[in-house]
Amino acid sequence: KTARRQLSVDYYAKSCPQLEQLVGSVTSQQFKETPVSGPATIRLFFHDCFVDGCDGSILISTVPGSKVLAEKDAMDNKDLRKEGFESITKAKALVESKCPGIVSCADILAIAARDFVHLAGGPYYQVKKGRWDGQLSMASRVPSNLPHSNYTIDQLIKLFNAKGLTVEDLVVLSGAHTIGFAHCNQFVSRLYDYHGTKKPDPAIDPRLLKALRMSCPHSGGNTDIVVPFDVTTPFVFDHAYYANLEGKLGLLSSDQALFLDPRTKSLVQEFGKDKLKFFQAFAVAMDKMGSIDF
Ligand code: HEM
Ligand SMILES: [Ca+2]
Ligand SMILES: [Ca+2]
Repeated sequence: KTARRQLSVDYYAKSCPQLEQLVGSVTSQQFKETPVSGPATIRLFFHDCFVDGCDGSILISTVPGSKVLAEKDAMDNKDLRKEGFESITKAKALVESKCPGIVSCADILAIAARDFVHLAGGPYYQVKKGRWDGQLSMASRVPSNLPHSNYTIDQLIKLFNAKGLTVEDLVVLSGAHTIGFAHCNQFVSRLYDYHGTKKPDPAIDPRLLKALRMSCPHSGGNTDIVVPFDVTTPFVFDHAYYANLEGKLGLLSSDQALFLDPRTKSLVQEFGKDKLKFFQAFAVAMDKMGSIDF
């Protein structure tokens, strides 16, 4: 790819002035009909930006018959919900009908992610545009570029730093887990056999542990079951995620770790206390994540 491109809020001001309204009509409709489109699309944006920058590479399908799998067919992306892809496909179709050949899918994804944050009760912020859609999408690029639910704080900080993101960005962006759901396999080891101890993770509230064990048996459970990240307000974009971490109500090991490590604990406490501070920081961090370009 070429040198860093300059993104700007008014990139399409002349070529497609109604862009944000067009995308907004689709996102608000989707949010009404299928609220999980929100978390699905926000996660899609994250998974696009972390793998070779925000270039829409997550949206490309594997060429039928090809041995080279596209990103979306990588193991780490198998559980991205179809509703996220559908939102972008619908928005792209509407935008193409009014502004043919002008707007990148990567920009539409950035705008849609912002819309869904706002629709769920989160902050509204300006989205810079001007991303170009990439042509390359390889599943082999995915594992080393996305964090896993059992990552340590060291591993998380290292990965985020490699993307130009700070420790604070890590804590702020993890706050996206204030909405959405995860499958049992992402945290089941915490419930029964934490690090080979044959005991649960001591950093889980006993009542949450009991509830999670009911949804997620040790083995043989339904692999389609999902549970909310935020036990208090799973559909509302608020700062409850952070207070939950203080109360040992984090779902993934990587969530709870933010409250256990001295480098991130005080940030969790600050955002748990101050919703406005979280919202402002989230808007800034999404802009930074949306500018990753390699
Ligand atoms: C910090 C490291 C992170 C890890 C280890 C992580 C891991 C995960 C995992 C394992 C899931 C559940 C997938 C499933 O079982 O279906 C998930 C869901 C989700 N993640 Fe993250 N994530 C991280 C950061 C982020 C960031 C930075 C964002 C966005 C800014 C984000 C947004 C989401 C959303 C919205 C969902 C819910 C998706 C849905 O319900 O469809 N995550 N994440
Ligand atoms: Ca990408
Ligand atoms: Ca919430």
